[in-house]
Amino acid sequence: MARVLSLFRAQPFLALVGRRKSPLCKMSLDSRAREVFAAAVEAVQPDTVVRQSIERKEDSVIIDGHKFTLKHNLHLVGFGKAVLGMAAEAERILGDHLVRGVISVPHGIQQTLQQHGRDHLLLKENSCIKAIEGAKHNLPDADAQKAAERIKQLACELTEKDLLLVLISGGGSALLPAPIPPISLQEKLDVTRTLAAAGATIQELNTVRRALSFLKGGGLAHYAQPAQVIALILSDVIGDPVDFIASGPTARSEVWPEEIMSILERYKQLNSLPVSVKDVLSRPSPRWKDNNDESDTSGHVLNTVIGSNSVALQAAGRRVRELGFRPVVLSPGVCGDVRSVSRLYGLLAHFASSREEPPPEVAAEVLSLGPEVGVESWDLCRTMQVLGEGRTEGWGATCLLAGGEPTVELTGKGRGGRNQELALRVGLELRGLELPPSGPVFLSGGTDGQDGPTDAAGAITDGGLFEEAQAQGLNVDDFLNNNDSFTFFSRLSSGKRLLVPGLTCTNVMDVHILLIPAIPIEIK
Ligand SMILES: Nc1ncnc2c1ncn2[C@@H]1O[C@H](COP(=O)(O)OP(=O)(O)OP(=O)(O)O)[C@@H](O)[C@H]1O
Ligand SMILES: O=C(O)[C@H](O)CO
Repeated sequence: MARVLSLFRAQPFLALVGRRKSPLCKMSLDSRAREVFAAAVEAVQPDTVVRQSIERKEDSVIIDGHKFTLKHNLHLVGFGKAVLGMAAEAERILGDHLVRGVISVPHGIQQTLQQHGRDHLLLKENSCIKAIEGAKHNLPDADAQKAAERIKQLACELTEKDLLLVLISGGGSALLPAPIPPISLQEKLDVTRTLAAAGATIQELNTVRRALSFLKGGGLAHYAQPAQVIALILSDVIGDPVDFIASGPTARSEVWPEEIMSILERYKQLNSLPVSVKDVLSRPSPRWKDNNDESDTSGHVLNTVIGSNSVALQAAGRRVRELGFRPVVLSPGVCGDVRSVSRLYGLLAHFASSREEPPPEVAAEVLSLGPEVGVESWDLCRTMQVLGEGRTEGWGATCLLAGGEPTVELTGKGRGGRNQELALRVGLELRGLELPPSGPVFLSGGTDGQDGPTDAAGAITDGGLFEEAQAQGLNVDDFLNNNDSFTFFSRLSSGKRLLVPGLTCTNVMDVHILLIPAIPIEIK
């Protein structure tokens, strides 16, 4: 009869881990997952990413390998959820050459940062940067429009001797509204809000926004001419496309009215389109009157991505190693419906943790899900190879890392977010895996600390979730059908599976962490 010993296959990686066994062994998988998430978020803090991207050398600054001379000629603008902390750090490093600045930041952010003791992300008292708060609930409003006007004015006043430092992060589109007349702010808001509610992707949404705005799609860089523009960008879009992040104010993009019309048609918006929008779209493209500039191709613009989901995943990988797991990064671009994404993680967990070679259907299904979840076959094969080797050669504990922004089809009226719904669904997928009760464990969290309209960033689950819920009289299907994942996790075991890091002051989309413990071997 087979005797299952709680031994793990002997191999070099575990031997290494074994040397610092005691503190790690005491940590639960749940705590380790939380630590990995914290490391991911820490790596993309606004002050950290700015500090790492700016090299100050006396009266010059080197950014992305380019050297710029400082002669009290530096001006600063910014817009986005992480921009306050980015501006504070930029002023610490370059403040002696800074003439003035205007940033557009979320409503209430300064007070919230003060309350959370995060003073290092606030501007100093005598700062020459003016922070304007606006875009309540992430929607463009009159305050954000006022900030956009001040930013445009600052850009227009620059000369060829000036340097314009532009700080950009997610949420920048709503914080920089400059509708082209006769479009009103309300009309622009209505168009984008209805498109978003109809399920338009961020690329579709920002393609439309670029066509209706003075500053988006390279507009800001255009107004800043002939000054040198340096944009530091914290990416919250899959693939880090600088022309889509915050609608690309420093990345020139053409406007093709046919493309806009086809997006509006796809989401059935053509008939309800305001006359003003039709008017702007019917004008000849490109839209700037003196169109003899080449914006970012002429060399006066440097766009550089200084933080992204990949950076967060790399840091997570380092922490994973310290915690005794072998990291494997699947992709920073996971998207698609949470149902498909949860199925993928369930299959990969199954693949990694079965004692026998998994049937070929498992790998086939993993590969078939690739196009739905935005992951290349190559990345799926590479990941399965690592997980398979881990299983057959006994490397022990593995941690699958991924990031991106899956979507939820909202059919119910409950409270939740895509991370909590994903975690709930993965918990169901992990049910019944032949592993010790301690694993695998899955965490999904939004790096901005807020998952949908809830106070949590995400949640942590494992294969015991269903039974735990059942024992507490919670019907998982009812909560899922009502998109009520936050209520579910709040009620389950007094909310102990919720991930509530509070305000993180950054945003590089979501992070997914699947911790797979070592498989106990059977000795006959
Ligand atoms: N009850 C719910 N259950 C599941 N998901 C929800 C629910 N309510 C909203 N969502 C999802 O939450 C998302 C919006 O949340 P959130 O504000 O975290 O988005 P975001 O894309 O991270 O925003 P930003 O990029 O501006 O920070 C939408 O994709 C929406 O489908
Ligand atoms: O502001 C925006 O457009 C989104 O956050 C994507 O960058």
